[in-house]
Amino acid sequence: MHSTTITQVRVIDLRFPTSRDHIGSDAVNVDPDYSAAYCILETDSGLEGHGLTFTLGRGTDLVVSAIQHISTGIRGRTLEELTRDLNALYLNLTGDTQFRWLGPEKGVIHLAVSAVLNAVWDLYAKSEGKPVWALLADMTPAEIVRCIDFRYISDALSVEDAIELLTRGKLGQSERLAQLEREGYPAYTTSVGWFGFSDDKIRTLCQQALSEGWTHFKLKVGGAEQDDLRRGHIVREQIGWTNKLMVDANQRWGVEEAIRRTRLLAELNPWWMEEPTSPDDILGHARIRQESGVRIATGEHCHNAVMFKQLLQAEAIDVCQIDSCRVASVNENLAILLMAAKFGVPVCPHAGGVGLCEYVQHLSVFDFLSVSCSLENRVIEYVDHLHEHFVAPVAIRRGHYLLPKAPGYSAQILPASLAEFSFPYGQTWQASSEQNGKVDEVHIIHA
Ligand SMILES: C[C@H](O)[C@@H](O)[C@@H](O)[C@H](O)C(=O)O
Ligand SMILES: [Mg+2]
Repeated sequence: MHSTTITQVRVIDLRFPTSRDHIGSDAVNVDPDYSAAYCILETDSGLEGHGLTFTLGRGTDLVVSAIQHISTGIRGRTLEELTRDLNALYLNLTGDTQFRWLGPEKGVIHLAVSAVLNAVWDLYAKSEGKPVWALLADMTPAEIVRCIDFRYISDALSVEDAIELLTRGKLGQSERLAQLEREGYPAYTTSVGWFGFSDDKIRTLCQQALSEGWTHFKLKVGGAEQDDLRRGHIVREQIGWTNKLMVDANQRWGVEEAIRRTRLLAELNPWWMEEPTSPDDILGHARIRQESGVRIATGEHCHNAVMFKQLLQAEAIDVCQIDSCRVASVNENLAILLMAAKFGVPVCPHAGGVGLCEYVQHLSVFDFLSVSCSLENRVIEYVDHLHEHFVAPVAIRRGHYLLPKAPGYSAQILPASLAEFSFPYGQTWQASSEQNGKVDEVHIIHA
């Protein structure tokens, strides 16, 4: 690797007006404008590292501001220096002596750290000429564990456990890679069942998705009981009972209500119930799992590796939904992948939000090649929006992600899209009457 110094960090508030068509809507997030707090690491070698964290509309402003502060930690530093000890970098960015008070390792600051670290991983992989999954799969077990902060998780996963899992993961790796080259990585679609879609639209989208080869479908629930069941039966009528249906309540209920509603929804034979209650309620998830008899999934709002550790220790989840931006990038997700493998829980990443599909494919491919080494009960989420804005968008074939080949972490957005959707000066927002930053437009959802 020849020397590369980060000379400047550009930060962009990027917002897509997806809420206009109810795309991305759920029982809690009724008007999501899929957005990204986006950063570009400019270097003296001409290479650029692009990173983002997924946000919704107004929230982007806060994360952009946090990235501006956090990125001072990498300006002027060389890539070699940063990647020599990736855990030190993680600790440095998450451990700022005054910003840490705002987390620690959660919330706006953590989202900002994620965007910056995602950009570093992108730059690192580009400088090595490899996609991130290959960069990781080519590392030795010792190199992987050096990216991880074991401080708060070693009671559940020791360095030795991780080395053992990763050493085992080297066996048969080339066969697994050949399998992914041939077949791709299995996926599911959420595009058929957003909360704001009409019955007719759900019907039509299910038919279309079936014709494209999808076998796993997710439906948003958390509305009135009879509406959830009616919509669920519409999906079942279209997809039949052999294909898989998942339901997602996006944290809508308290624990007891979640148990009751999950039992009712059991008549749809859901493959999992996602986010039935507060994402912070570990014991609540364990109880819902016990008392509903339905497989429980969560993780898209799980702050950090410590919470995943406890969800696993408490036997609260059947499906571990890592998120490429909620926790601090690849570093923290490596810890979560290894813990999930140790506890025998399949990882099915949360995706869909802008850039998330592009990111998580790398993490799942690495999981299959080097950690869990299994595809059983594993699917990556897919949503068919906004991919046209990416330089190297995901490729899907018959419900599978095809192996990404371009060097980097795949979330680089085209310059024209950065210009058009930047907020508030991009053409899309200038032409719009929506003033998405005004306080009197803040919507509060009442239970
Ligand atoms: C606001 C977002 O679209 C969420 O509804 C979405 O991430 C969702 O929870 C999902 O699982 O895809
Ligand atoms: Mg969800």
